[in-house]
Amino acid sequence: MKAFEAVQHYFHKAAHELGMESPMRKLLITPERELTVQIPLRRDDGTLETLVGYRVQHNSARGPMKGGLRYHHEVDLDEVRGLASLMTWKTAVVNIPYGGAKGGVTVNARSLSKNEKERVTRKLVDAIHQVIGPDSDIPAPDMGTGHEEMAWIMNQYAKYQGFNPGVVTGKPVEHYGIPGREEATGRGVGLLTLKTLGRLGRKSAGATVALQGFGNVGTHTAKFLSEADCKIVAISDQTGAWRNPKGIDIKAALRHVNQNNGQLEGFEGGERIPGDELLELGVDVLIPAALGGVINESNVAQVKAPVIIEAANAPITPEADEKLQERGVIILPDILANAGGVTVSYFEWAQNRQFYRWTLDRVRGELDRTLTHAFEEVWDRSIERTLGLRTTTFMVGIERVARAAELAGVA
Ligand SMILES: NC(=O)c1ccc[n+]([C@@H]2O[C@H](COP(=O)([O-])OP(=O)(O)OC[C@H]3O[C@@H](n4cnc5c(N)ncnc54)[C@H](O)[C@@H]3O)[C@@H](O)[C@H]2O)c1
Repeated sequence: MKAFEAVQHYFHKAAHELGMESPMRKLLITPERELTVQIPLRRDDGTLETLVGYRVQHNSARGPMKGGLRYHHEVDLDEVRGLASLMTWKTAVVNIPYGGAKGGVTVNARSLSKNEKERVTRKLVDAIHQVIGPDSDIPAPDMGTGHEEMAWIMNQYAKYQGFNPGVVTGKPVEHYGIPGREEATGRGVGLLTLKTLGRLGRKSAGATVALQGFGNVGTHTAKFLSEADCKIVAISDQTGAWRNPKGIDIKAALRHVNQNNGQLEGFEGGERIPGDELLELGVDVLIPAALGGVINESNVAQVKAPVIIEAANAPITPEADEKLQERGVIILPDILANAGGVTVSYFEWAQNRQFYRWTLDRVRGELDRTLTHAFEEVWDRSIERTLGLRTTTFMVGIERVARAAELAGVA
């Protein structure tokens, strides 16, 4: 199944449980606007390349549309469409006043120098500045982009529409950003892992965890869980995977990546294992925090963890999800598990609009409160309706978007 088809699959399952009729389903699943743009890139060596960029605005019933901007060689319109619709349900699940969008440029981010990245980003804004804005569509970082790109977007947008830092989130903290944005997704994943274990009556102290991906989300998840006394027995990134049954020293792993260009290569705190094996370890909790589709029909039979927390977007294919559900595996879905990032993006946007500075304590406190509330609502409803967590989470999101569309007279 392709990305958008997979989200539709989950959408229809939840819409069925809600008893939603097909005209309303059609309205909610159809993106409001899709833009494909040409991005001419003059490489540092003087050669000309033409890239393609996308912005999909999926739904604005609940407010300005919100979603990241991905620079990756596999980006295509279908993937962006799927991720945009996930944002609609994600913002609704945590009940922040946004709709959903997503953007991307098909390019290998690692092949771009800093100057080339800046030129690509400014050209993209030249092409989409009329449809983004603090009241319409607010981009943010995703794979291949970070706070530098967000600062360039703010600056380029100002040339057309005037100064307005709320046009984009994930900016540098000292340049209209917010403390705690960088850690937010990983902190949320860690917090909701503890809540899940708590609801299952399992102790978090000493619980064994395998974590795939050691970038922004993976490192902050690892930090949070190791501080909560979980035992992280395996970690990985694109350079390899490491296992230590006694527990990986996370502080040492963080020091290693900080001194090694963000990579685990050369880490000596565990035995090196094949990357695929990490997903198949007999641990209490498995956390995929890297790529989509890593648990699929080819390896689902070997996955042993009774609890999976989806830190990455769409790490489990619908076919594998079906098999895991049959086996009673507890899966906390991406649109809840990794919603910490967009929640703190919302705080950043609110801060920008007030020209007021939030403290880290306030950001953490409000993040924890927002995610806890969403988690408790989903969990209680899932028990009440004896439905899986993913279907229940989609139901909560879909219901809110449908209600907003009705109240606004869209439907
Ligand atoms: N950053 C956020 O705020 C945020 C929010 C919501 C969802 N997500 C999702 O979380 C996931 C990770 O995002 P990120 O921001 O941490 O990205 P990142 O680029 O900072 O880190 C990605 C990590 O995955 C690793 N990786 C790549 N290929 C791998 C492989 N084959 N095996 C193991 N590891 C591999 C990379 O080496 C890196 O450590 C993505 O799916 C992203 O869409 C991120």
